Amino acid sequence: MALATVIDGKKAAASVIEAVKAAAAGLEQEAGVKTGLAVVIVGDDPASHAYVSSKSKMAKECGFKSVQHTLPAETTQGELAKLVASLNDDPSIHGILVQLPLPKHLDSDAIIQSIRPEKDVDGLHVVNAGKLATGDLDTGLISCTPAGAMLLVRSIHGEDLSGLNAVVIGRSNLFGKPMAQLLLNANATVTTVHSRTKDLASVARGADILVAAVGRPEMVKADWVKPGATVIDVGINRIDAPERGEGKSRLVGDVAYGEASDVAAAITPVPGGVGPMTIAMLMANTVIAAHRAAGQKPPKF
Ligand SMILES: Nc1nc2c(c(=O)[nH]1)N[C@@H](CN(C=O)c1ccc(C(=O)N[C@@H](CCC(=O)O)C(=O)O)cc1)CN2
Repeated sequence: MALATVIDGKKAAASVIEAVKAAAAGLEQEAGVKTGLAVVIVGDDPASHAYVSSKSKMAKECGFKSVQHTLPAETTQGELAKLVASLNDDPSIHGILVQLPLPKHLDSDAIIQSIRPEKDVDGLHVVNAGKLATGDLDTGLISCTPAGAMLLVRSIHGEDLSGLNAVVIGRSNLFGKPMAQLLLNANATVTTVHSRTKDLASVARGADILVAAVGRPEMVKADWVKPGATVIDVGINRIDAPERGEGKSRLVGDVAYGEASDVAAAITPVPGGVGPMTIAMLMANTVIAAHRAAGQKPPKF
């Protein structure tokens, strides 16, 4: 019997969006500044196109100026760099997001690092990564998925994680590293584990807060979870689901949700957990960037 509280990411994301709408309207009323987000996509990947349309649509719903640049797969590094440079110089654009992954012939890192840090609403620029690493949460922009996952952690444990052990499975620049730093900034005792860690399961079992971001469907089993732990599942894996009919698939996380929710006290589902927070935190970062550009105190999320 499942005992765990299901952490509802859709509900949490909706309340972030309400706060973003209010902040954007306030900025427009008080400073005459309309928040602007530019989203750039290169190539034909269907999942990326779906994410980008959701981002552009959500930006409009938040009352932003929303601009989408859709470039063909053959776009050159120079053409993409030129577009980013023009967006950097456009005062009506406060946030620039380049959807990842880019086609293989493009150097993603060079493109990300060419975005002005104050417009890097994905929080991936080294300046923003460095600010997070040094605990400067007030002037940088934090990567959206870890920021969203952290908000879900806070909904269970509050602001101060003193005395709690957190284990992050995964060490990517996009998620694992910033997530570990956010947990550390909130006073958790943090361990990062990865594919080269000896006996992952036993380290995971020590976690009061277990965060899984490995990209391996249902790798984290019930016996990896400490009874009463909070489990945050960042994985989004599409697997075959022949039980739903021929050629059908379904989404699962990195955690074996059914069995883990018999042991955990709180757990995020997939879909409907961390995923929806990514887009909500992108809107939050954009309205924060717009406030800073206008010399106004940004909202806190
Ligand atoms: N520039 C970026 N590129 C990518 C990022 C990113 O944060 N910045 N993250 C991912 C994709 N992504 C947003 O871009 C994203 C992924 C998943 C979701 C989401 O809401 N997932 C749902 C399930 C959706 C489905 O049914 O397929 C969920 O988990 O409930 C939102 C955004 C890679 N690229």
